[in-house]
Amino acid sequence: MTDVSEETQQQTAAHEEQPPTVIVDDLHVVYRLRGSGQGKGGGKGGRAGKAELRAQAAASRQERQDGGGRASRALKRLRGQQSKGGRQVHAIKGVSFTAYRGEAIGVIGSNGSGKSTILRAIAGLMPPESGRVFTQGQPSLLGVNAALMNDLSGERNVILGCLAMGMTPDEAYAKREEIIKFSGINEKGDFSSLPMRAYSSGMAARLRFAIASAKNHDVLMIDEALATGDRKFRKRSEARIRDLREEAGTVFLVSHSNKSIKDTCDRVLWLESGSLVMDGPTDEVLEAYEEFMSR
Ligand SMILES: Nc1ncnc2c1ncn2[C@@H]1O[C@H](COP(=O)(O)OP(=O)(O)OP(=O)(O)O)[C@@H](O)[C@H]1O
Repeated sequence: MTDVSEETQQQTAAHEEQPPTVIVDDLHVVYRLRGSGQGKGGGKGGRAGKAELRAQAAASRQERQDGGGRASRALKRLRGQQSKGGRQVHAIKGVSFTAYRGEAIGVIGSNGSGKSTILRAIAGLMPPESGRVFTQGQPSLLGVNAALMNDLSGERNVILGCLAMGMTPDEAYAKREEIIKFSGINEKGDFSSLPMRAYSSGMAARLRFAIASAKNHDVLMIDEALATGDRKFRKRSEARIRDLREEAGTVFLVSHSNKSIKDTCDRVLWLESGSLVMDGPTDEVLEAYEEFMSR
């Protein structure tokens, strides 16, 4: 089903001179839901949900250490028990592609097509049902829901975020002003000293993007982070993505804004119902996608 045009092959050949950063090989991802989501332990925050999350986190950690093992087997057992009485969503169905250093790759598709799920799988947050994901270096996922601490000021969150990304305290303090300036949260007053709960969702998203993009990442995945910013911020962040791509590894951008994708990415993956419909140069894929959406 994947459409690989001649131009894509040429483009891929050019990128093949660069080392691969992400290889996704026949990936399948399945969500399992126990019961109807109502009643004791059945909801997202219920006991089964938490147990699965704990098992998934342990499996990801363990798999990094020993390429599979006890935690993975525990997760499989848990899934076996849950699948008896639960429902499943087969979110990613046999997706394969290779990303190379220096690429900025847009991920598009209609609602529920699997865009966020595939980024979560690349980040190691969703274990594959089958297939493999190989990554060079540490992938970082920046989502609109990424946790910042609501009770702390923006400034404190900047420091914590930098420390969490592996900077030393000196580096974090040195970067603080630049990050706040880039985010633009102080453009209308001294917001950086206010608790994050006083921020609009757009301001919080801008600060998250500013923190995450202050460091060079091997693989940076951005899920809709640009959608909430205003036009001026969107321009700044698109330029930042281009810099990150030049300086470091690979950038993935999930967005419903074809303009953001066009201005930022040179390659696009188009997913529908969990399958890869097309993988190719931005203009070509967007044209086909727009035609599909207008039907
Ligand atoms: N935690 C979850 N539990 C069960 N099913 C889920 C969960 N998260 C996503 N799904 C399902 O997996 C499929 C893919 O969802 P995903 O969020 O990856 O799509 P998306 O392309 O990012 O959607 P959108 O554009 O609406 O953000 C959908 O059918 C969705 O209902």
